[in-house]
Amino acid sequence: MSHDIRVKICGLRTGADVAAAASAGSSYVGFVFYPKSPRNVSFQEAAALAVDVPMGVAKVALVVNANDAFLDDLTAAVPLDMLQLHGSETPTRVAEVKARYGLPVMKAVGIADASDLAQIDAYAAVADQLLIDAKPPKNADLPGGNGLAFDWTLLAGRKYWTVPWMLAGGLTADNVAEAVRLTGATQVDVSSGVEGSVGVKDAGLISAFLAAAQA
Ligand SMILES: O=C(O)c1ccccc1N[C@@H]1O[C@H](COP(=O)(O)O)[C@@H](O)[C@H]1O
Repeated sequence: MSHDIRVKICGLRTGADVAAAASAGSSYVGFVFYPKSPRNVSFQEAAALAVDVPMGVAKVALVVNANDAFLDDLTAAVPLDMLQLHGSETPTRVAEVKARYGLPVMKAVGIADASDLAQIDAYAAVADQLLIDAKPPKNADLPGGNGLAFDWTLLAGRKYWTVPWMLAGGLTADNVAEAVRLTGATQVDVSSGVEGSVGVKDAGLISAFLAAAQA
Protein backbone atom coordinates (compact mmCIF):
# COMPACT_ATOMS: atom_id res chain seq x y z
CA MET A 1 0.00 0.00 0.00
CA SER A 2 1.27 3.50 -0.82
CA HIS A 3 0.99 6.29 1.79
CA ASP A 4 0.61 9.99 1.23
CA ILE A 5 3.86 11.05 2.88
CA ARG A 6 5.12 14.47 1.84
CA VAL A 7 8.87 14.66 1.37
CA LYS A 8 11.29 17.59 1.52
CA ILE A 9 14.70 17.19 -0.07
CA CYS A 10 16.99 19.79 1.47
CA GLY A 11 20.32 21.25 0.43
CA LEU A 12 19.91 21.28 -3.35
CA ARG A 13 22.76 22.97 -5.21
CA THR A 14 22.42 22.10 -8.89
CA GLY A 15 19.79 21.93 -11.62
CA ALA A 16 20.24 18.16 -11.64
CA ASP A 17 19.40 18.07 -7.91
CA VAL A 18 16.19 20.02 -8.55
CA ALA A 19 15.23 17.75 -11.45
CA ALA A 20 15.91 14.62 -9.38
CA ALA A 21 13.86 15.85 -6.41
CA ALA A 22 10.96 17.02 -8.58
CA SER A 23 10.79 13.94 -10.79
CA ALA A 24 10.92 11.64 -7.75
CA GLY A 25 7.83 13.39 -6.36
CA SER A 26 9.12 15.72 -3.64
CA SER A 27 6.60 18.16 -2.21
CA TYR A 28 9.27 20.59 -0.99
CA VAL A 29 12.80 21.49 -2.05
CA GLY A 30 15.16 23.22 0.35
CA PHE A 31 17.95 25.70 -0.34
CA VAL A 32 20.49 26.31 2.43
CA PHE A 33 21.66 29.87 3.10
CA TYR A 34 24.29 29.26 5.75
CA PRO A 35 27.92 29.79 4.78
CA LYS A 36 29.28 27.11 7.13
CA SER A 37 27.21 24.44 5.36
CA PRO A 38 28.63 22.40 2.48
CA ARG A 39 25.18 22.89 0.93
CA ASN A 40 25.25 26.69 1.07
CA VAL A 41 24.07 28.50 -2.08
CA SER A 42 24.19 32.17 -2.97
CA PHE A 43 21.01 34.17 -3.56
CA GLN A 44 21.86 34.26 -7.29
CA GLU A 45 22.36 30.49 -7.47
CA ALA A 46 19.09 29.84 -5.66
CA ALA A 47 17.18 32.27 -7.88
CA ALA A 48 18.43 30.41 -10.95
CA LEU A 49 17.54 27.02 -9.45
CA ALA A 50 14.07 28.26 -8.43
CA VAL A 51 13.13 28.83 -12.06
CA ASP A 52 13.19 25.08 -12.66
CA VAL A 53 11.16 24.08 -9.62
CA PRO A 54 7.76 22.91 -10.90
CA MET A 55 4.54 24.56 -9.73
CA GLY A 56 3.20 22.72 -6.72
CA VAL A 57 6.65 22.00 -5.29
CA ALA A 58 7.34 24.40 -2.43
CA LYS A 59 10.65 26.27 -2.42
CA VAL A 60 11.95 26.50 1.14
CA ALA A 61 14.81 28.74 2.28
CA LEU A 62 16.75 27.37 5.25
CA VAL A 63 18.37 30.11 7.34
CA VAL A 64 20.09 30.13 10.73
CA ASN A 65 19.55 33.08 13.10
CA ALA A 66 19.20 35.40 10.12
CA ASN A 67 18.66 39.11 10.76
CA ASP A 68 16.21 41.35 8.89
CA ALA A 69 18.86 42.74 6.52
CA PHE A 70 19.76 39.21 5.39
CA LEU A 71 16.13 38.17 5.03
CA ASP A 72 15.24 41.40 3.20
CA ASP A 73 17.92 40.65 0.59
CA LEU A 74 17.05 36.94 0.40
CA THR A 75 13.33 37.45 -0.10
CA ALA A 76 13.95 40.19 -2.69
CA ALA A 77 16.30 37.97 -4.70
CA VAL A 78 14.73 34.49 -4.52
CA PRO A 79 11.09 33.53 -5.13
CA LEU A 80 10.17 31.51 -2.05
CA ASP A 81 7.20 29.63 -0.63
CA MET A 82 8.45 29.11 2.91
CA LEU A 83 11.16 30.14 5.37
CA GLN A 84 12.76 27.45 7.53
CA LEU A 85 14.32 28.88 10.70
CA HIS A 86 16.97 26.39 11.81
CA GLY A 87 18.84 28.29 14.51
CA SER A 88 18.03 29.35 18.05
CA GLU A 89 15.27 31.76 17.02
CA THR A 90 12.83 32.45 19.86
CA PRO A 91 9.04 32.19 19.44
CA THR A 92 8.97 36.02 19.39
CA ARG A 93 11.46 36.09 16.52
CA VAL A 94 9.48 33.46 14.62
CA ALA A 95 6.37 35.64 14.91
CA GLU A 96 8.32 38.72 13.77
CA VAL A 97 9.67 36.94 10.68
CA LYS A 98 6.24 35.63 9.79
CA ALA A 99 4.68 39.09 10.07
CA ARG A 100 7.48 40.94 8.24
CA TYR A 101 7.75 38.67 5.18
CA GLY A 102 4.24 37.26 4.84
CA LEU A 103 5.66 33.82 4.09
CA PRO A 104 4.81 30.62 5.95
CA VAL A 105 7.48 29.89 8.55
CA MET A 106 8.68 26.45 9.60
CA LYS A 107 10.63 26.36 12.87
CA ALA A 108 13.16 23.61 13.46
CA VAL A 109 13.31 22.21 16.98
CA GLY A 110 16.18 19.95 18.08
CA ILE A 111 15.39 16.88 20.14
CA ALA A 112 17.84 14.78 22.15
CA ASP A 113 15.65 13.64 25.04
CA ALA A 114 12.12 14.02 26.42
CA SER A 115 12.91 17.36 28.09
CA ASP A 116 13.39 18.93 24.65
CA LEU A 117 9.74 18.32 23.77
CA ALA A 118 8.53 20.98 26.22
CA GLN A 119 9.54 23.90 23.99
CA ILE A 120 7.46 22.73 21.05
CA ASP A 121 4.09 24.14 22.15
CA ALA A 122 5.45 27.71 22.23
CA TYR A 123 6.67 27.36 18.65
CA ALA A 124 3.45 25.68 17.52
CA ALA A 125 1.61 28.82 18.68
CA VAL A 126 3.47 31.07 16.22
CA ALA A 127 4.91 28.93 13.37
CA ASP A 128 3.02 27.54 10.38
CA GLN A 129 4.91 24.26 10.56
CA LEU A 130 7.41 22.54 12.84
CA LEU A 131 10.47 20.56 11.85
CA ILE A 132 11.36 18.05 14.53
CA ASP A 133 15.07 17.30 14.07
CA ALA A 134 17.90 15.75 16.06
CA LYS A 135 19.66 18.17 18.38
CA PRO A 136 23.19 18.75 17.04
CA PRO A 137 26.15 17.44 19.03
CA LYS A 138 27.86 20.01 21.29
CA ASN A 139 30.37 22.08 19.30
CA ALA A 140 28.95 20.89 15.97
CA ASP A 141 29.62 23.29 13.10
CA LEU A 142 26.06 22.88 11.81
CA PRO A 143 22.79 23.08 13.75
CA GLY A 144 21.36 20.48 11.34
CA GLY A 145 22.30 18.43 8.33
CA ASN A 146 24.53 16.21 10.46
CA GLY A 147 22.96 12.90 9.45
CA LEU A 148 22.10 12.28 13.09
CA ALA A 149 18.85 10.61 14.16
CA PHE A 150 17.16 10.95 17.56
CA ASP A 151 15.16 8.39 19.50
CA TRP A 152 11.94 8.31 17.47
CA THR A 153 10.05 6.60 20.28
CA LEU A 154 10.12 10.00 22.07
CA LEU A 155 7.38 11.05 19.64
CA ALA A 156 5.27 7.92 20.01
CA GLY A 157 2.01 8.59 21.78
CA ARG A 158 2.59 12.34 21.94
CA LYS A 159 -0.35 14.72 21.96
CA TYR A 160 -0.87 16.29 18.57
CA TRP A 161 0.55 19.68 17.79
CA THR A 162 -1.78 22.29 16.37
CA VAL A 163 0.26 22.81 13.19
CA PRO A 164 1.66 20.37 10.61
CA TRP A 165 5.13 19.00 11.32
CA MET A 166 7.96 17.22 9.56
CA LEU A 167 10.36 14.60 10.89
CA ALA A 168 14.07 15.12 10.14
CA GLY A 169 17.48 13.95 11.26
CA GLY A 170 19.51 11.06 9.93
CA LEU A 171 16.77 9.75 7.68
CA THR A 172 17.72 7.44 4.80
CA ALA A 173 15.93 5.12 2.40
CA ASP A 174 16.75 2.30 4.81
CA ASN A 175 15.21 3.80 7.94
CA VAL A 176 12.51 6.24 6.82
CA ALA A 177 9.68 3.67 6.80
CA GLU A 178 10.47 2.68 10.39
CA ALA A 179 10.75 6.34 11.42
CA VAL A 180 7.30 7.05 9.95
CA ARG A 181 5.83 3.97 11.61
CA LEU A 182 7.15 4.89 15.05
CA THR A 183 6.35 8.60 14.98
CA GLY A 184 3.24 8.84 12.82
CA ALA A 185 4.93 11.53 10.73
CA THR A 186 3.15 12.45 7.52
CA GLN A 187 6.01 14.64 6.31
CA VAL A 188 9.75 13.90 6.28
CA ASP A 189 12.85 15.94 5.47
CA VAL A 190 16.26 14.65 4.40
CA SER A 191 19.59 16.12 3.45
CA SER A 192 22.70 14.05 4.04
CA GLY A 193 20.87 10.73 3.68
CA VAL A 194 20.46 11.34 -0.07
CA GLU A 195 24.09 12.32 -0.69
CA GLY A 196 26.85 10.22 -2.23
CA SER A 197 29.45 12.41 -0.53
CA VAL A 198 29.09 15.38 1.81
CA GLY A 199 27.06 18.10 0.13
CA VAL A 200 26.66 16.20 -3.15
CA LYS A 201 23.16 14.89 -3.84
CA ASP A 202 22.67 11.53 -5.59
CA ALA A 203 19.63 11.17 -7.89
CA GLY A 204 19.41 7.43 -7.21
CA LEU A 205 19.36 7.95 -3.46
CA ILE A 206 16.71 10.68 -3.80
CA SER A 207 14.50 8.40 -5.83
CA ALA A 208 15.05 5.48 -3.40
CA PHE A 209 14.21 7.74 -0.45
CA LEU A 210 10.90 8.87 -1.99
CA ALA A 211 9.99 5.29 -2.81
CA ALA A 212 10.80 4.07 0.70
CA ALA A 213 9.02 6.97 2.40
CA GLN A 214 5.84 6.37 0.46
CA ALA A 215 5.92 2.56 0.38
O1 LIG B 1 21.78 20.66 5.57
C1 LIG B 1 22.49 21.53 6.11
O2 LIG B 1 23.64 21.76 5.72
C2 LIG B 1 21.95 22.30 7.26
C3 LIG B 1 22.69 23.35 7.76
C4 LIG B 1 22.23 24.09 8.83
C5 LIG B 1 21.01 23.78 9.42
C6 LIG B 1 20.27 22.71 8.95
C7 LIG B 1 20.71 21.96 7.87
N1 LIG B 1 19.96 20.89 7.36
C8 LIG B 1 18.71 20.45 7.87
O3 LIG B 1 18.97 19.50 8.88
C9 LIG B 1 17.98 18.49 8.88
C10 LIG B 1 18.54 17.11 8.99
O4 LIG B 1 19.51 16.86 8.03
P1 LIG B 1 20.06 15.38 7.77
O5 LIG B 1 19.06 14.69 6.91
O6 LIG B 1 20.25 14.73 9.09
O7 LIG B 1 21.35 15.60 7.06
C11 LIG B 1 17.18 18.70 7.64
O8 LIG B 1 16.01 19.28 8.10
C12 LIG B 1 17.86 19.74 6.84
O9 LIG B 1 16.85 20.59 6.37
